[in-house]
Amino acid sequence: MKVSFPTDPISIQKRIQSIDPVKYGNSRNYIDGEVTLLSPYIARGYISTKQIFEHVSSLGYKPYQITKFVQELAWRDYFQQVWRNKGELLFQDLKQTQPGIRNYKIPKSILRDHVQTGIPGINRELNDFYETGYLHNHVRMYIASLVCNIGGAYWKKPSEWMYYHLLDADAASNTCSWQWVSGSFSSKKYVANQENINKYLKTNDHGTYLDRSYEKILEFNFCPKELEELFDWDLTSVYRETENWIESKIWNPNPDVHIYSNSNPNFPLDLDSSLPVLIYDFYNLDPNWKKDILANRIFMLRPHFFRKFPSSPKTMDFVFALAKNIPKIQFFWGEWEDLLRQLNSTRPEIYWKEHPTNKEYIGKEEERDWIFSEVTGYYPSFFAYWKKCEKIWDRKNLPNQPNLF
Ligand SMILES: Cc1cc2nc3c(=O)[nH]c(=O)nc-3n(C[C@H](O)[C@H](O)[C@H](O)COP(=O)(O)OP(=O)(O)OC[C@H]3O[C@@H](n4cnc5c(N)ncnc54)[C@H](O)[C@@H]3O)c2cc1C
Repeated sequence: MKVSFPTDPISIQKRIQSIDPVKYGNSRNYIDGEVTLLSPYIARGYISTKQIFEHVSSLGYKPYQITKFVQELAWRDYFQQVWRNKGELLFQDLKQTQPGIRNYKIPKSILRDHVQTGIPGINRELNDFYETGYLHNHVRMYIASLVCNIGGAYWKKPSEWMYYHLLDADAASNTCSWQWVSGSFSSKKYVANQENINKYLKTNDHGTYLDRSYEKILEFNFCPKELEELFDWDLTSVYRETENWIESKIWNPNPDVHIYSNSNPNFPLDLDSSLPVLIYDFYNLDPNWKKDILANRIFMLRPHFFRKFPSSPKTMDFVFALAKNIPKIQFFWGEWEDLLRQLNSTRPEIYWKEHPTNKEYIGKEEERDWIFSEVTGYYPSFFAYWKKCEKIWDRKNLPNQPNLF
């Protein structure tokens, strides 16, 4: 999919205004379907699922017409709740050991400049992925299924590979989805055959190793030669790419692109000690957050976070450009203690939004937006979670807007 992700507020607003939740319901599985392309903004906390939900709710549709769309937004909130409740356990098999593991690497044939999976439609989408940083949901499922369920890889390293390249990188949606496809967070593995791929990717490929019935595919006990050669995806090496990107900005004196760091003492953060400090990060770039108050606005780029979750230079460029929409934001490369050192003896009020990745902060934690904030806790399946959400949605709609039904 050749798509682009502008970072100026007007283009993002236009993208929200153009959501067609009804067409979405009928077409989202097709490569040219009416998907919103909003995930990079949602994942970065620039807009929330709640804002999108409120927008589509105001369009005058009957709830049943927009249920599919609202459900997909709720999938995102559901995965966030799984992470919030499971914590570090998110990164282990959630329900049961992934069945049929044959390796702990990734196939070389999905790597940039080596794309050759044997499935032409998937090759096309992978090549576009390296250009755009985005994959259609169905393609993500096809790739995960190919890598884990046909190629026999354990889900962990391939999920890290995909996360690294995604503009919408989100460890909750990503990890849960890879586990869902590979059978460690679902009751069975997800597989697609060539007929299904041709239908949704609008290709016409035949004679591939997936060109057979589901029964035959599930009986697969060999690895197609295209998926045989393996590559050891290593977080330490890919983190160096993220770090190089950061370093180039630390030593760039141009204030428009500069990132502050204790390693470059010539450029201390420009802090007003009489004002509170608002912390932004990879998952919270909300330009409307406390926008009417005067504050020091600091985007924390923490080394330990990026060592665990490295992102590609393309994603980092996107995040940086998006964050620039927050007036007077300053970028800081360092850990929490490094920030405290910059604050010296002044102890301003410090605010941030709740997220599983920022538990070390001390100050005033604020809640994130949720569509159904009443539904919290771990639910073993999306549908158990959705049932609760639906009840609340009905209750919200019925008394006030009976004519909607
Ligand atoms: C293997 C795999 C890995 C994934 N990794 C990520 C990831 O790192 N980050 C990420 O944001 N999403 C991830 N997803 C979920 C989904 O693919 C993307 O959110 C969706 O494709 C984004 O495109 P869109 O904005 O056009 O979505 P639309 O279809 O227009 O949906 C609107 C919004 O609803 C949410 N949403 C839709 N479908 C899903 C879904 N299946 N799961 C969770 N939320 C959903 C997203 O926030 C999305 O922006 C992954 C899915 C799979 C199968």
